[in-house]
Amino acid sequence: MFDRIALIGIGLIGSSLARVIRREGLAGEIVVSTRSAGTLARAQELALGDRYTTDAAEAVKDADLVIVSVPVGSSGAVAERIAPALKPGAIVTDVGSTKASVIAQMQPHMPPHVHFIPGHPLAGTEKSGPDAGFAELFENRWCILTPPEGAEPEAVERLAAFWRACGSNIDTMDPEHHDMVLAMVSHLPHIIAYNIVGTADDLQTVTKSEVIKYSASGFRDFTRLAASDPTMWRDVCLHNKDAILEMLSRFSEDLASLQRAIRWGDGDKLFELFTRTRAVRRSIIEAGQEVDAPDFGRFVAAHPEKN
Ligand SMILES: NC(=O)C1=CN([C@@H]2O[C@H](COP(=O)(O)OP(=O)(O)OC[C@H]3O[C@@H](n4cnc5c(N)ncnc54)[C@H](O)[C@@H]3O)[C@@H](O)[C@H]2O)C=CC1
Ligand SMILES: O=C(O)C(=O)Cc1ccc(O)cc1
Repeated sequence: MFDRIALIGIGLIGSSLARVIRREGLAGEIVVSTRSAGTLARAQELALGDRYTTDAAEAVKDADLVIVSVPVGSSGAVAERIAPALKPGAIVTDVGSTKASVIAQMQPHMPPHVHFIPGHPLAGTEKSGPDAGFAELFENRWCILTPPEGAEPEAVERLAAFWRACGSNIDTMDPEHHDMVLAMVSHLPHIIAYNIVGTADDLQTVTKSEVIKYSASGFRDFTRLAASDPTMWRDVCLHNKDAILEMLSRFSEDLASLQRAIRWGDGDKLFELFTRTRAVRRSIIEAGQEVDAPDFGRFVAAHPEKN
């Protein structure tokens, strides 16, 4: 599909891409680049690419497709570094969890002779680093593309075809809408998880060992999300600030209302809410979406070493 693909960043997402690109034969050559020499050496041990360099500009030379898979706060620095070395006609994309900020950081550096088409695969786990990836990560998952106005339709279609070959379904959206939707369905849940696990960790009346010993599955589900990469999630919070604050304020209002219902013994209100929310999960299942995180579903059997 592409003669040469350059992967900048080779963590969970970059290494999953490397694996599926190899499995599906989507590139003549895979060039792997990452900032730290240690991570690059590990990628080489795992044979994730054909060539390896810590110099991102070196990596993108002659690449037809460049995929930037670094924490969103680093995307501007990467764009600045690779810009002068990009081949005319190359497609440059990213996988960042926020889109408006990544575009604001990267777009100004993009030369007019490349196709810059940001993207976001809605697929991941709480793990990070090159060992955590797996080729099946993107199967049956959405990948949202946010092509800028004036993007060449052929280039967008080429990138969409690439993601389809990785197993994903494609949607396109404008970046602001993406950031609002993702603030609700991904960023808020992670923030709630970080908060609840932090609260449990701070408790004086219940000891840490009791939290660990008696953690029921409800709490455990939160600990999985709250084990996600701190750098990545710090950057998401800093780079989708407005949408996250909007969702957090709605969340806080609704939580206050729930708190009031509990305080005043308003069982009808509690029952009505819990009935409504139960239907949401049914709708997700009926829509054919997986409801369990990939680690807890079919990938547990296939990848016991990653759990
Ligand atoms: N982890 C997840 O579940 C998902 C993450 N994403 C997004 O994908 C991106 C990558 O996330 P992961 O692969 O999970 O992170 P990761 O922590 O596993 O890997 C990040 C990689 O970027 C490299 N890196 C960091 N700063 C760099 C720089 N300045 N220059 C070059 N390389 C640099 C690191 O060495 C590492 O190889 C993030 O933007 C994240 O928001 C998107 C979907 C899911
Ligand atoms: O591990 C989970 O449950 C996730 O939600 C993974 C995830 C994290 C960040 C994204 O931008 C997309 C997917």
